[in-house]
Amino acid sequence: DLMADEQSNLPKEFSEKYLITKKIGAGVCGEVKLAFERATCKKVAVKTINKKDFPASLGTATRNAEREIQILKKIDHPCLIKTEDFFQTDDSYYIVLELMEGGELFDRVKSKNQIEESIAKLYFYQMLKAVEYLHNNGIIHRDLKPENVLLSSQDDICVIKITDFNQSKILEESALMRTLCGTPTYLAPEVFTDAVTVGYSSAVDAWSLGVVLFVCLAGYPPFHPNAQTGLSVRDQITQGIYTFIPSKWDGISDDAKDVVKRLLLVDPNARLTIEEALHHPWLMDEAMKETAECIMYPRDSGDAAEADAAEADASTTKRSREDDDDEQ
Ligand SMILES: CC(C)(C)NC(=O)Nc1ccc2nccnc2c1
Repeated sequence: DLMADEQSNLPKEFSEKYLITKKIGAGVCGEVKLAFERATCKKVAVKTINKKDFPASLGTATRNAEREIQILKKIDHPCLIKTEDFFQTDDSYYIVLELMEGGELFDRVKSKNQIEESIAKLYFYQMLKAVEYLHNNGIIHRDLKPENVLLSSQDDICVIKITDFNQSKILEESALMRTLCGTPTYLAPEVFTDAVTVGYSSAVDAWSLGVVLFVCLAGYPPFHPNAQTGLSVRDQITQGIYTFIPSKWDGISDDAKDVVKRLLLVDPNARLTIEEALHHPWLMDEAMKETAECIMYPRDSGDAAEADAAEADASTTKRSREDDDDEQ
């Protein structure tokens, strides 16, 4: 039967520990299945990345997936998916993740058409905190989209977690960074100017969150093929051309629209940073933040201390990075 032969071609040590059941998601680089940890009957998600799907760039695929694993093991935040286990065979990777029973934000938006503004704000705040943590740890996600945002339950009020780090880029210490730290006596001007414009910056994640917020609030994407502009999606994006369709946006606050406008700015230097977005009037909502902190850091029984430790750790990580910057 389907499940039996499915179970058969898994690595033995994996099969001994987990029982795979049904498919619950499909990503660009593999699929996600529901599984049970045999010892505890706990439900988990198993993401399989098959190496053979990248015949041409096998090398980079391996490096990407290995980089993803290295990234996944390092991060620890309530709104970033956690890796529970990892296996590999010569043709696949098996990443065991905590199960997010609410599925993808993408499907939630599709089923609800538009997400109620206060709920969209709760989700958006959690995404900002998650991406703030990534940036404070020198990680740029680079592929934020509703398919990569998962919900912890079927309830509206729930924790969201960002997944899919295979496009993340850990900012390695580059020769350029070392150059920019030394005395610039003999440095040509373009080393400073070209340096700043080249490569990705964390602003790309802010743009993507602006698109995700737009989709949650309005139920349609700002940049899409049949927009009434006659422009390609690429041109709509590079020119920052999108429409607030009145029938969809009339019931939505001006503050919410303002956040979207300031994130969907073509000039990355003019765009809101994650920090600035967290301080925008729309997010100055104590009730929402209290709810968010409560579901992100549940204080039930023993793990209250653990939650405090996690919080303290997150802030020390931030402080240590600031200290580093001060030193330079
Ligand atoms: C709720 C339902 C419809 C069964 N979907 C679901 O659990 N989807 C997913 C999809 C991808 C996941 N990736 C990691 C963790 N949980 C996940 C859950």
